[in-house]
Amino acid sequence: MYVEFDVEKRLGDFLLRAAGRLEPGVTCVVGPNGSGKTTLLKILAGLLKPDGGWVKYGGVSSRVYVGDLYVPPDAPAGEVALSGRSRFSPRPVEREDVEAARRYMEALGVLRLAGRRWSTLSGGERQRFVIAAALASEADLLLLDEPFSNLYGDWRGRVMRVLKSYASRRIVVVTTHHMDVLGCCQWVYALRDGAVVWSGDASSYKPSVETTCGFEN
Ligand SMILES: Nc1ncnc2c1ncn2[C@@H]1O[C@H](COP(=O)(O)OP(=O)(O)OP(=O)(O)O)[C@@H](O)[C@H]1O
Repeated sequence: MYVEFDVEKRLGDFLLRAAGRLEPGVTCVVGPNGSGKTTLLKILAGLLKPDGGWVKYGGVSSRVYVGDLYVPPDAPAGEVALSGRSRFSPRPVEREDVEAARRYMEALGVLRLAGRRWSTLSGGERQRFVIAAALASEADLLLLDEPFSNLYGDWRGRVMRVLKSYASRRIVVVTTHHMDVLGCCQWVYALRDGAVVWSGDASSYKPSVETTCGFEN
């Protein structure tokens, strides 16, 4: 399974030009605000059409992009995780859907909160439900836009380990401003002003490049 791309997209004054190859495992896309991370993920998800170039999906039969997710305040949190099955593939809910949602809620430590109303959860708890929904889709290509923005301390590492396990047979791409996350991913694409300024194995990603790519602690 792989994704190859060589794309160009203009949005107003901004121009994205990016090429690369994704394989099973977790790839982090890093870069300062406005460098083109979301634009690239949406192109790979098929939500945004490039002006030029191509994306080739080898053996990828399902693609899911998860960014901001609106949830009605009264919705039970467990339904949000379950929506990862129905939202991306509309059909009646079956037992295996419920089991998948439960499995990922458990892995992310939020199963005990499944009966709570959305409005009563903390930002980090909501974010873990949204990630559980994304994982429950079991998409071959999972594109997560800033999944760590509300997660602190150990939780970023714990969520990364769950993503890594999911990605043993699937392709996961995450955008992040958190440098500590890179220790758990396999590949890095660093963007700046719409261009890929570095790509390769995460273990050889140099701190001198990191400090210029908008990281937070
Ligand atoms: N529809 C649009 N029209 C004009 N410019 C746009 C449009 N959509 C995005 N842009 C611009 O494209 C650039 C890249 O945006 P993008 O959301 O991909 O960046 P990003 O790296 O994900 O940023 P952030 O870290 O802030 O989320 C930004 O300068 C943004 O203002």
